[in-house]
Amino acid sequence: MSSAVPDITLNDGRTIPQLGFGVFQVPPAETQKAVETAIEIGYRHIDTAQMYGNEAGVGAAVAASGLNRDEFFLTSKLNNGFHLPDDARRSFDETLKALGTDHIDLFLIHWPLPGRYNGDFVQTWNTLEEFYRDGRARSIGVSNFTQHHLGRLRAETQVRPAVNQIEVHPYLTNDDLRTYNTENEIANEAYSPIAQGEVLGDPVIVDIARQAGKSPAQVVLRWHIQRGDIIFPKSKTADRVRENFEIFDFELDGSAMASITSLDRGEKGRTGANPDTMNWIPEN
Ligand SMILES: NC(=O)C1=CN([C@@H]2O[C@H](COP(=O)(O)OP(=O)(O)OC[C@H]3O[C@@H](n4cnc5c(N)ncnc54)[C@H](OP(=O)(O)O)[C@@H]3O)[C@@H](O)[C@H]2O)C=CC1
Ligand SMILES: O=C(O)C(=O)[C@@H](O)[C@H](O)C(=O)CO
Repeated sequence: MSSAVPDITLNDGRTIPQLGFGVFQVPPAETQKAVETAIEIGYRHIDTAQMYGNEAGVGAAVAASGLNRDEFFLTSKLNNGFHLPDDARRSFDETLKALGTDHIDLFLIHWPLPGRYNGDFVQTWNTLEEFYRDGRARSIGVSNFTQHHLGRLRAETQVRPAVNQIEVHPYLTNDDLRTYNTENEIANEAYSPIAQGEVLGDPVIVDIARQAGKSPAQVVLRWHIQRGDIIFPKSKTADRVRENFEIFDFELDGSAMASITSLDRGEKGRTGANPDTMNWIPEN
């Protein structure tokens, strides 16, 4: 694991680099090069998903690095059409094959399905528990789960989710759900950490960045780090990938942290779907 990036210890005793590299919306043909660039810069934690269609590019970059597999922390996510047990088992095998590995460090349920879809997410979680118990998934977790989904897992299943990967950024601080996760010893993974670029022009963030001598993206990513969340910003632009990695040589004071947190817009700030109100499932 990279020495520059702090590790977070999960509730199952495993550790995860607090900063990683995300590949949502990186075309499959561009993924190997993008991940190779990230690895050369120092990233060792890669966040992908069956939905992204680019797991093979991630695997190829890891293989091409010449580094030991255990240097890396690889995450993928079960796609929405594979929630039934046999579908989940088959797609999990395909994920390991695409990544070129006999185990994955973290495997998530990508979205809880609305009731009208096949498969109840508790049954799907039971299948992920199989992957955890046989060691092919070192840690398992969820994504886009809210309090009532997590309450059912807590009441009806054995293995606690190690993480809940949710949308978090200055326009959607998601602090109620983050607090619920923390109180239940579930680590917060903050996706779309810079709201896909939407927050970078905010005058408050621009001013803090100017005072700090850093970029708006670095300030926002540092805000996440100091809140204790795990992040994996995505960029196809090499200079930005490096910029996003260089966030451990400065600190935001309490006033700057509070000013950024106060930018929260609640639901109006969300860039993705709201798991509690969606009546559709994001497809590939
Ligand atoms: N579980 C889930 O449902 C979800 C998970 N995720 C995960 O979270 C990761 C990150 O979130 P994502 O939604 O990709 O968006 P991010 O918040 O990481 O923003 C990515 C966008 O910001 C731009 N960008 C990146 N760095 C900079 C920078 N330093 N300065 C200016 N612009 C920059 C990128 O442009 P460019 O690439 O052109 O450089 C890209 O358009 C995903 O890749 C995925 O792994 C994301 C969404 C949902
Ligand atoms: O939620 C959305 O609207 C999105 O497009 C993304 O969150 C996508 O569905 C996804 O889950 C990426 O991981």
